[in-house]
Amino acid sequence: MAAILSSHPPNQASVRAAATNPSSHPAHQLTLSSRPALPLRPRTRFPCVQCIYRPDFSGKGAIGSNRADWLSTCAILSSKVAVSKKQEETDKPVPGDGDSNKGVSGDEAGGKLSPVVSAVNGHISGSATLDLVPICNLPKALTISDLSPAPMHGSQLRVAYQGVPGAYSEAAAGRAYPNCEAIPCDQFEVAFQAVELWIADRAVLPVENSLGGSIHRNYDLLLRHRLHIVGEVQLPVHHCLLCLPGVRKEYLTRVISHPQALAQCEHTLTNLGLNVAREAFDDTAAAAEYVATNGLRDTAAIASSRAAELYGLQILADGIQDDSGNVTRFVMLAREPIIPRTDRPFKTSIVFAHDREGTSLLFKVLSAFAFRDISLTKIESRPHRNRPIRLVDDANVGTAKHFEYLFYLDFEASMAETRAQNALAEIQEFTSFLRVLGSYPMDMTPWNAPSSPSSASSPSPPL
Ligand SMILES: O=C(O)C(=O)C[C@]1(C(=O)O)C=C[C@@H](O)C=C1
Repeated sequence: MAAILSSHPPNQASVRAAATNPSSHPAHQLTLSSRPALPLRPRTRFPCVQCIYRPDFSGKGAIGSNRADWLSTCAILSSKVAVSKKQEETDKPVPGDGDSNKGVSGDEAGGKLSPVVSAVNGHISGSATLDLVPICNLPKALTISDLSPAPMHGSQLRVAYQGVPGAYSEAAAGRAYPNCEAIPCDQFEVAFQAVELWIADRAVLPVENSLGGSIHRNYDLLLRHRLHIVGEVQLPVHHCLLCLPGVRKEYLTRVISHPQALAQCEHTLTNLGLNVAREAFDDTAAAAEYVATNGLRDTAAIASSRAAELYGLQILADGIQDDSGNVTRFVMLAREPIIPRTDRPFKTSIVFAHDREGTSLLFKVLSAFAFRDISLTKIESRPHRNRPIRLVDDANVGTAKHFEYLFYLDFEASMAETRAQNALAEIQEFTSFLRVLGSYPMDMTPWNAPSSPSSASSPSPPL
């Protein structure tokens, strides 16, 4: 019989400490390894007023006793600094994110480029007087060292996603939960933790793309964390090539974006004659933000048209994905599972492993489903991190080293159906570990559905 493998929750004590007192929590306490394979260029933040939330600070003149007060104070401070900056053009800007001990860091808040960022990594920058869209009022991404709760907006559902505003994940969050408050997170792991720590109610994270394949990191995190899949969203991904206003294709020496987006547009870029350097970024919108905030006239970003709007970029080429059937599948995650039903198409996601030699595990598992006429929609294998190699000794021929895997499988049936329950009961007999990640309504939205968060309809009732 299968045993339920124990999960490895993150160090919640240290994360909680960061949540209650972010200013005292050094970012190096938790190190994460969710970076894509390509080297990531450090992001330069748009010059912006920084307020540090200090829940323990209640002295006279304190900013406020909760994060809502704190954020509105930020907005007021931000506008004051913008006004006073216009009057004091001679003030020297302070680059970077600011000192955590200060309530406000001196930067340009009005959206004009600082001379300090006029040359970045040897790339040509725009004029310091470029009239870019001010992006200070966009929500700042949660980080592992600042998992402090966002303000509550009445009954609005808070949905964590990885990336910054304008990312496809934000659109997926809006599609899954219309009218939600989308909470940007700088890493997938942070989105998981935001839900676990009740900072967010749900997370919406990509698991696979029709052209680029699986997002392996999220498969690993699904197992490491204890959240449940409560729904899915299949988002058509329509990429644009974005650059500063006035920039022409011939000026470009590099294209930056999320590695998945770069992969999804590879042939089109080549066909456009853009055999220039490619560089990986945390997410598509962050790449657009980077071009805008640094005034880079030799760099284009692959991102959404919404990112173009948010960061004041022009669309140089539209629909540059290599295939129009470019769809990313996101899963909706919650602390509690939903009750599976049978009155609409459901999908169930499981993960399993086995530890016995010589058993044709996969054949048996697939047969258990085929025998009951249950369709499989996805199978993925990941290294078994707890026991990556199994040694099989044979005195005559030596030692065979078998790699061990965890298998993730999606099938088209609800756990409320007897055939699904029987299939899993059978599978339990020859697996050493089996976990149901979730049983949830399938996204049945037609292909050409709108993909912008504002106009999109929900694939299923919010769960
Ligand atoms: O970078 C973004 O905008 C994302 O939302 C991430 C992501 C991904 O992880 O695959 C999502 C959809 C696109 O396929 C490209 C990138």
